[in-house]
Amino acid sequence: MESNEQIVGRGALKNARRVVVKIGSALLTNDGRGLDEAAIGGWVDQIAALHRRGIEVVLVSSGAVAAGMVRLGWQVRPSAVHELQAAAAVGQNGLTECYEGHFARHGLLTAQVLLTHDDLSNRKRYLNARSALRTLVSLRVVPVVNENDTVVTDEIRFGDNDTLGALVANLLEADALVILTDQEGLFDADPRGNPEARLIAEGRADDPRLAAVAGGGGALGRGGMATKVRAAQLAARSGAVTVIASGRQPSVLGRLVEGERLGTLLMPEQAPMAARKRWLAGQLQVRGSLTLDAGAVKVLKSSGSSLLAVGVTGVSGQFRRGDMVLCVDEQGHRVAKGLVNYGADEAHLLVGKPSHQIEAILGYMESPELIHRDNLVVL
Ligand SMILES: Nc1ncnc2c1ncn2[C@@H]1O[C@H](COP(=O)(O)OP(=O)(O)O)[C@@H](O)[C@H]1O
Ligand SMILES: N[C@@H](CCC(=O)OP(=O)(O)O)C(=O)O
Repeated sequence: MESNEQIVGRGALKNARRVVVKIGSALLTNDGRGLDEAAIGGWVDQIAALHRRGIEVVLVSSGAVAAGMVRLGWQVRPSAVHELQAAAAVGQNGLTECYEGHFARHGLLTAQVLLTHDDLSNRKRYLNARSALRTLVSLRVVPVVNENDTVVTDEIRFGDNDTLGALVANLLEADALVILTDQEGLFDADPRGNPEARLIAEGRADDPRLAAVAGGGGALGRGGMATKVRAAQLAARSGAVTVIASGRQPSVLGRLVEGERLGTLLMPEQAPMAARKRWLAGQLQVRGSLTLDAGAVKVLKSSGSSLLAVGVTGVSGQFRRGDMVLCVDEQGHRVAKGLVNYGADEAHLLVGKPSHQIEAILGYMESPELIHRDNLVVL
């Protein structure tokens, strides 16, 4: 049997069912000469191979600004926000076109998903983004995510795509975040100025010594290793392992999911589910409560099921979709808490109703369950 340490470590990659792959500007942009289309074709082949193994992949790709600069004939990356926005708008087209063409060779559809900080910090938009991405992956489409650079300003942007990659990994409860860059991984000093620097093969995402050795980015990338280490810490919050590896290693993605010791592996402190549940359990603010019948209490406790409206007998409080609510039994004892998929008004209408009636009652259906089991923690 695998030990807990192995499951959380390279074993987590071997067992991964859902992976977020981030490809950075430093790799994509062919030393500043626009998109490296041949290299992109190679990564697409690798992602398609993961897909054939049944692994769901969400791609976070940088490169819009760099591609736009080339199309516009600009030699130097602009610093004015409106020029960056314009370059991103032009370049994002090229990026989408390039991925679409390469994935089509494998009979795979892609979807362009442009997100802003607001989309992920606002609960409602967060849940909407999550439903859309979940639906896309369940349709076997490869979402290609980037920051919506055209509408963000400096104060509200992620800036680097490492952070965005980690938040997407959180959003989808991915098993792993793979950050492909122009270095073999995280070294104990920036290899640009330290030829003696050694690769760190493994570490804990929250180890403060890692942040201390992680420096800034090169001319093309935005965040360097500093944002990659921080991204690993963020990804660990939902239990994902992070690997920082070179996109130039042949078959890097396939080799990683085979468990090969490549790049730097940054592990969460806990096994994936435990960390996620810990995060949920740590959320203090509860906006309302749902009263469950005895049958619902039993399935929640014994089989870790999702909560369906049919097992709910009462609703109290003024909560909105995405808020944390408490689940109590008919005697008022605390049973569980979780993030609810419907607001209080809708939940009142759904009390005791089977999921197949949700659409008829509300006119739409966000999700068949009131609280998805991934967002539920039994107390
Ligand atoms: N400790 C370190 N180990 C490896 N690379 C580092 C380290 N500190 C800083 N770097 C720099 O980080 C760069 C990668 O980050 P970045 O340029 O932002 O790329 P990307 O666009 O792929 O995100 C490397 O080229 C490297 O020079
Ligand atoms: N959103 C930007 C990418 C930001 C960026 O370069 O990030 P990173 O790849 O982390 O260095 C773009 O598409 O140009």
